[in-house]
Amino acid sequence: MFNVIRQLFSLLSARQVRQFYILQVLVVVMAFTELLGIASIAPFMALVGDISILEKSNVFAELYQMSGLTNPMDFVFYTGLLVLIALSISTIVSMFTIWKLSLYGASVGIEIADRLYAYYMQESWQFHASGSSAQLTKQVSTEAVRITNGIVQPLMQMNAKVVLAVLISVSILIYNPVIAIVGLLIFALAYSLLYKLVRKKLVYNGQKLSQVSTDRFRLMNEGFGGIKDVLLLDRSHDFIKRFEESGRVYARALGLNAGIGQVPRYFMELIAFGSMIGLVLLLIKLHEGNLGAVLPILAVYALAAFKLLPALQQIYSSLAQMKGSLAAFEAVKGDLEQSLNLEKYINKEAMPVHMELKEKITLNNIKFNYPGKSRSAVNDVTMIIPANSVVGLVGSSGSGKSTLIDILLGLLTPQSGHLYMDDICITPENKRAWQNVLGFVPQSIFLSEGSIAENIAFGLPVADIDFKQVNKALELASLTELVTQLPDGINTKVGERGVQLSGGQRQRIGIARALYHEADVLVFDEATSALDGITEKVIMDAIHNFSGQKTIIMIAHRLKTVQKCDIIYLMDQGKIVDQGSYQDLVEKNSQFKEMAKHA
Ligand SMILES: Nc1ncnc2c1ncn2[C@@H]1O[C@H](COP(=O)(O)OP(=O)(O)OP(=O)(O)O)[C@@H](O)[C@H]1O
Repeated sequence: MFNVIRQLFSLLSARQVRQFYILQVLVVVMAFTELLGIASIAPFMALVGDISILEKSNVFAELYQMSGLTNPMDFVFYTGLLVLIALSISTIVSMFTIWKLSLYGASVGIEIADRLYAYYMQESWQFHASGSSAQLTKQVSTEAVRITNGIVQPLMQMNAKVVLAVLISVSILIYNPVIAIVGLLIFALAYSLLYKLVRKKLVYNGQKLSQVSTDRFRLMNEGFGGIKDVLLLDRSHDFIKRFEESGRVYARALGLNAGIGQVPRYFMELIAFGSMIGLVLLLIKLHEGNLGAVLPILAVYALAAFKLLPALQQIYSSLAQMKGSLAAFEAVKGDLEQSLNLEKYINKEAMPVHMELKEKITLNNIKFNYPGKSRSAVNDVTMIIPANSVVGLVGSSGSGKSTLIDILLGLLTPQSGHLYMDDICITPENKRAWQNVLGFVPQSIFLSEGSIAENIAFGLPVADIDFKQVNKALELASLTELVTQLPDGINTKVGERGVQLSGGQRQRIGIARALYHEADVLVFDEATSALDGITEKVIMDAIHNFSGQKTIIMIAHRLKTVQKCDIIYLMDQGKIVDQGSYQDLVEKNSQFKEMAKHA
């Protein structure tokens, strides 16, 4: 397990590691002050037990002489006050240290979550297309919290208690080696036996927690995301049943691990009380019933046990918690390692470079294979898109149109071939600048819960939205009329995923979003295929309003959509098999002619 903790620390930032060491110093100081607090009680009890010691020759008598006090009771009073001050200092130091440890633990957890989120948010399109968003949500929300609450916090608390336990043990060892060794052996053996017994179960439950929470996130994502189908197909009870089943497994694993960590405390307390009673009887027998002599010794042991026992319990329960949360760290370890390269990535991306399309976009001998697929989705494609032209991309389903467009958008990197803007080759270094030239309208627009303006300036905080630009984009996307009819205009909320808008309105919001940044190149991926004829016409008119001013590339199933295009490329099995105007292709290409018949 300590290997895993070492790995976790190697993934923390330099600042966090520095803070950790500073806190460890504080932890040692805390242990010393706690011990000082306990130790100061013994002489006080000795004094209270037998005040006549002030008349004998010892340290107390010397201090009493030096104090200049005449009444022994005054001396007892001031000694008591000093003990109280020592205890108060110890309490304040402990409170401050635990406070700092909690804050540190929480900040580490949040930084892990932030780093994972940043890493996932900057991963490639291919990474997201082949993964599961439920899994990523779980990693960021659940596993990062489990690492904080189950590894970082317990580790910090445990270290504090280890130092305290060692100091108390050493002190009792000096005070009375026999009793110390017997006492320590009883508790150390009992706890380590117990830990040995339960650790496999803890790891097993920890893994179950990771696994089941992925299922629960998936069920939430699928259930809420596909609620329309769920309701219509009457599948809600299936979802609820699966959610409840996974909940039962989750609750049992969580409860068992918490129980394994906490329950032994009571048994250990019983052992402690038993040992204490045995000790009292032994001491009284040894001192022949002289309570004055027994009391101070007993007070030391009682206080030591009062501090030592919770410390041992904390060490044990921290170990149990950490063992039960290892799976959470295992689940995100790889991603955290990858996220260490993030800063380099961000800096490179932050460089603002402006590009302007003048002549043409060229796709040159592009080849792309999806991982694990033997057939190329795009196979040696060369294609030229003149600036300010309207280009259509058609072909049967699965012919590679979307893949080719994703390459053009810089979302996928081809295995061979290059993409050029004029004579500039698009590379990872200038990809961001190239993407600034592009506006993309997908088949289904993702709308957030925010207002129309927020959806058009997608992802920007409200304070950074350029409302003049929003209004311009709305006008170009033929949305001004609709927006003026809405109660709050561009500030009207559209509801989650835009449920309060029609399909055509959503598509036009998508177009306005693509236009907000004044992109020179607009790419439409089946952007009108889900719309009725009239709505499609309105949108196509809006699109064609830009012809001659912007470069427009559109993927379409329905040939009617691409009728007005300057050039149409026909794709089949990953290749461009023909090109020309609509009329050209109807005349020369039988496949196209067939498609046109069903347009
Ligand atoms: N994320 C992916 N992982 C693996 N294979 C994929 C992925 N996306 C697409 N493919 C495969 O690549 C090929 C081309 O798919 P693509 O989506 O580019 O075709 P398309 O012409 O756009 O189809 P459609 O018109 O149906 O959208 C298909 O065989 C498809 O199964």
